[in-house]
Amino acid sequence: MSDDRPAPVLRAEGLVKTHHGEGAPAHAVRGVDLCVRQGEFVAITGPSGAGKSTLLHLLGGLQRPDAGRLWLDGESTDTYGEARWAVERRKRIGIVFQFFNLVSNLSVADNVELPALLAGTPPKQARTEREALLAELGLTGKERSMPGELSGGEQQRVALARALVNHPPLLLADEPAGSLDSKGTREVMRLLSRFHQRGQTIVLVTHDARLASAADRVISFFDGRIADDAELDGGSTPPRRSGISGVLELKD
Ligand SMILES: Nc1ncnc2c1ncn2[C@@H]1O[C@H](COP(=O)(O)OP(=O)(O)OP(=O)(O)O)[C@@H](O)[C@H]1O
Repeated sequence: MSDDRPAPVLRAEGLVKTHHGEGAPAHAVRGVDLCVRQGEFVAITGPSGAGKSTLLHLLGGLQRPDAGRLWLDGESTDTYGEARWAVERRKRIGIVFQFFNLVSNLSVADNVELPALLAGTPPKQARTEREALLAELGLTGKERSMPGELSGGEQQRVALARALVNHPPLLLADEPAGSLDSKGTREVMRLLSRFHQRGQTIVLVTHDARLASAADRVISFFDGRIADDAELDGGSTPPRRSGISGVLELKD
């Protein structure tokens, strides 16, 4: 039977990750199978400690699984070491974090251009890409500012520009509004939705149901496992199948 669904950008099978810290081992991810197709906007939501961030780190190659396999654009990552992951991530995966992770002693312009230059983009083209993204994100005029001179919302928009400068097929976002006020949160939601509408594949980790409701598929993560996986109709109506009770309730 033919499959005319969009191609998988990301596929995971049997991912397992246990953290060994000071106390008892934390079984953060206990066996996850996941397929994210081109153009999907997937929110992974669930309570604190459920393992959402660990899962996102595994999907982005920032941590290695203890077991399981991961494919990017159909290509197995089994043989990737740190250096190869860094190269592949630069091309294929943009990542935004809760606390922005901008390079504090580089200007806004340099923060955004750096990944493009590292990926081998000619400087002139990197500048053009940077100018277009900063304009799109309402940051024209801030090029020479240092990250510490910007508001949290502005810093997150710079981080978004940096994540997208190489046109990665996949954008991973780990609590991107977690340190923003309600205005910044609305702005991040609006931007994620806009990029999604233009075809960007997005995987968003959030405990914020309002952010999750911008997605078209919501995965409820609980105790290291996928508890529910529901398509949303247009991103604004309730899921066809209910998730963990309360996860999708919208709060003011
Ligand atoms: N580097 C680490 N070392 C030891 N334990 C860790 C580490 N990272 C995460 N954990 C533990 O793994 C479990 C899952 O953590 P994780 O951050 O993935 O959950 P989460 O759902 O993202 O939580 P939150 O919403 O609070 O960020 C927790 O028990 C956490 O304490």
